[in-house]
Amino acid sequence: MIGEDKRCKLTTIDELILQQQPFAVYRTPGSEKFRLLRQEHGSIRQLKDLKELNGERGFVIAPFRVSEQHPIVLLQPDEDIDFCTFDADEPLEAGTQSLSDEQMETLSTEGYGVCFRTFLEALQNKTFEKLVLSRSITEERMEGFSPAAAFRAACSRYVHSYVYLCYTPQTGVWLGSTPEIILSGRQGEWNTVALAGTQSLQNGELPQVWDEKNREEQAYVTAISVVNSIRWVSKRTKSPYPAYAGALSHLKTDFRFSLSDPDNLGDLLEVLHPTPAVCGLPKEEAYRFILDHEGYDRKYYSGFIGWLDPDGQTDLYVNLRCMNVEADRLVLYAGGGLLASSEVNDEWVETEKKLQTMKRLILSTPTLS
Ligand SMILES: C=C(O[C@@H]1C=C(C(=O)O)C=C[C@H]1O)C(=O)O
Repeated sequence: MIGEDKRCKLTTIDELILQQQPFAVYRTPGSEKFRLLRQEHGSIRQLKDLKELNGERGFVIAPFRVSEQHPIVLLQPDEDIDFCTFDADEPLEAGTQSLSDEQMETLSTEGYGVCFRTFLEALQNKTFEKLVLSRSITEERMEGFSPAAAFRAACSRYVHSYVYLCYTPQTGVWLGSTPEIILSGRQGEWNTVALAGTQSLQNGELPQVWDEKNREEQAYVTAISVVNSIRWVSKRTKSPYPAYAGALSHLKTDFRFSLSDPDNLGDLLEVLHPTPAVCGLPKEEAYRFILDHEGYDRKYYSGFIGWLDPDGQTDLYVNLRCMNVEADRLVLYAGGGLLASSEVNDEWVETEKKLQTMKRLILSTPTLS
């Protein structure tokens, strides 16, 4: 049995991946504990429609766009353990590299530039108010790279984010550290957020001054989209404030609301996903435009992940600042919201900064010896 003393061995988690045993491990923002879920019996459920999540309980991994290759996956655990810490005696080798800002690519690639211009034209001719353009990069998986050690490093580095690591045969291995709630709460009290606008922290502190573009982006996602999405519920809103996301900050608006029927969370998720923070406005048209013009498959990036429980606590997050851990490579994802006034290199650098969230873990995470 894993961790009866509430200490989890990193090697145990890596071993689950090696043996292709489905699991999810996650830590909610600010929590000391993390939770390991395993499904040892029965096949992992695959769903085609978010509505099928109505009344269901389990760890959900939902893609940006559902397809045969990328279904909604529901892990229904037969083992569920809360851990307080990792095993302190774990043998670790010190990481050899750490990352500095100078290692960031500051000039966009041609491929990104081409997509950017297509997106910008659609914004400037007013087909859209906002569009999110994203990209992926591939890094070599270094020998000895331990997903579990990277998860542990993410938990200690990114205390304000939701950190997770999961494996299912349908999704492969994903690791992420995301600042964006799509839906959390229990019974009467629910919560979602509008997140848009990005700046680096200033000497580790939240920036208090936000330029016009960032404020405009936040105003769009708050005023137009989320409020309309949850129109059938009573709500309370907290006005935009800067929130931590690793070495970055975003402007955030909280929405708190009550729900008459928590058995219909799938219906609500269908309305909330994709959030304007990962898609655009108007939403349906922006979603189609992204699928047609972004030029790659986002897979589970900018979908959502987390624990769904209509009778208990639900914690679902937009899958941002994440990577797909493959046998010999790591695929990292990031995007950013474009407006008609956006500049290509500024947007590129913003995605570079977001990519650093995972890159830092790759380059500085100790490997298991
Ligand atoms: C799309 C991403 O992030 C989203 C986009 C943001 C923006 O455009 O300012 C800010 C936070 C996130 O809601 C990402 O991290 O990939």
